[in-house]
Amino acid sequence: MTITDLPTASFWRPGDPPGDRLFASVGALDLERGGHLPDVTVAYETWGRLNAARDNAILVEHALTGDAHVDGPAGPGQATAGWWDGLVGPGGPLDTDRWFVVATNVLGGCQGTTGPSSEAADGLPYGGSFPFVTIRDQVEVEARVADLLGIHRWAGVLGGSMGGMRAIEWATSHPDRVSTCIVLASTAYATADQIAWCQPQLLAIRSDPNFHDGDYYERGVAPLDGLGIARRIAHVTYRHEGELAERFGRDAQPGEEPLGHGGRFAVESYLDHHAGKLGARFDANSYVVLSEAMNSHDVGRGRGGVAAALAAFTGTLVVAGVDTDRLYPARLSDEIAALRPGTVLRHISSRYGHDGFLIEIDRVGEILREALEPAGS
Ligand SMILES: CC(=O)SCCNC(=O)CCNC(=O)[C@H](O)C(C)(C)COP(=O)(O)OP(=O)(O)OC[C@H]1O[C@@H](n2cnc3c(N)ncnc32)[C@H](O)[C@@H]1OP(=O)(O)O
Ligand SMILES: N[C@@H](CCO)C(=O)O
Repeated sequence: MTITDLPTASFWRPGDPPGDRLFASVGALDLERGGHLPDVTVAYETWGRLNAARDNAILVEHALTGDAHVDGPAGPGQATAGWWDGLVGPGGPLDTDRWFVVATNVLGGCQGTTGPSSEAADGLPYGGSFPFVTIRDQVEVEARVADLLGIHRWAGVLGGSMGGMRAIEWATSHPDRVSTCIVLASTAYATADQIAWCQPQLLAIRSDPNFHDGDYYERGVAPLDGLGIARRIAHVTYRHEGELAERFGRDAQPGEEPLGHGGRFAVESYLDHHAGKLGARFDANSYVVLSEAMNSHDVGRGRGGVAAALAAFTGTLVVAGVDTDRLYPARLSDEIAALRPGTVLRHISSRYGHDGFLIEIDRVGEILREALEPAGS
C-alpha cells in the first residue's frame, strides 16, 4: 500500500488537476458481499499535523454526495468551498492547532476514490460491473488508509447521514481504534422508510434510456434525467415541509404560470436547480452504488443486533438528531442512546430538516467541541 500525489480515479473531470487532494493506494479488496476490487485508491485531504504520539487524529466522514473537501476555499478542480466550511481550522471546532483532521472520499464514490467511473483491469471504466459495496467495505478501506498514515486509534470519527453510518460502523467493527464517535442525523441501520425512498430514486436512474445498465461512459451521454429525478425525490426528503411552505408557499416561479402547461411553481424550479447542480458534479453510477451501500447498513447485521454490536465499543459515543429530520428522524438517535448505555444524546434544532446537519454549523460545532474536549484535554 502506498500514498501518492497522483490521482488514479476521477469523474467528469479527468483532465482536472488534483488540487490539494492526496491519494492512497490501499491494494486489493475482497468485498463483504463477494465482489473483488484488484486495486483501490482513496482520495483524501488533511488539515493540521499528526503529533508524535499519533493520537490527535480525527476522521471526518462525508454524506452521500459530499467529498473529502470538508473545509477551505474551492481549489483547482473543485466546484465549491468545503461542505462544512468553518468547522476545520485554527481555533475552530475541529481545531487544527490541536487536531490532525483527515477526510476520505468514500469507496464507490466519484470524487477521486475508486468507484464505478474508475478504470478496471481492462482499461475501461467499471460502469455497471462495479461490485456491490457495503458500509462495512467502505470502513475497511478507511482502516487501511489509517494504517498507511500510522494512525492506530482515532481521537474522533464523526459524520452525518451516510457519514454517520460509517462513523458508527467504525465504532462497531474497530472498537479499539476509536476514542470518540460522533453520529449526526444518522442511524444504526437503514430503516424501511429510508430504503423505500431510495427505491424510486434508483428506478429513475436505471430507467433512464442513457443508463445502459451503467455502461454509459464510453457513449458520452450520462443518464442525467434519471439522476436529476433521483435528486429531486431525495432533496424533498432532506428538507422540512414547514421550510418549503415558508420559503415557497404556492408562489409561481417568476415569469412562469404554473396553472397551465409548462409553467412551474417556485418550489419546482428549486428542485430543478438542485437536480441540475448534482448532475454537474456527481456520477449516476456512484449514486446507485452508494445508495445501495446505505441500504446495506445495519451495525447489528450478523452480530446479534444493534445493542450487542455496540457493546464492544468502550469509547465515547455521541449521537445527535435534527428535530425536523423526516428521513433520519431524531427517534433513531434516541434509539441508539437507548440501546447503548452511556451514549451522549444531543439535538440539533433546525427549520431545514435532514440537511440541518450541513447547515446548522454553529450547533454542529458546539456538539463537536463538547464531544472532543474530554478526549483531547
Ligand atoms: C466539490 C463540491 O461540490 S462539494 C459539495 C458537497 N456537497 C455536499 O456534500 C452537500 C450537498 N449540498 C446540499 O445538500 C445542499 O446544497 C445544501 C445542504 C448545502 C444546501 O443548503 P442551503 O444553503 O439551504 O441551500 P438551498 O437548498 O436553499 O439551495 C440554494 C440554491 O437554490 C437556488 N434556488 C432557490 N430558490 C430557487 C428557485 N425558486 N428556483 C431555482 N433555484 C432556486 C438558490 O439560488 C441557490 O442556488 P446555488 O446553490 O446554486 O447558489
Ligand atoms: N444533502 C446531503 C444529504 C445526504 O445526507 C448530500 O447531498 O450529501
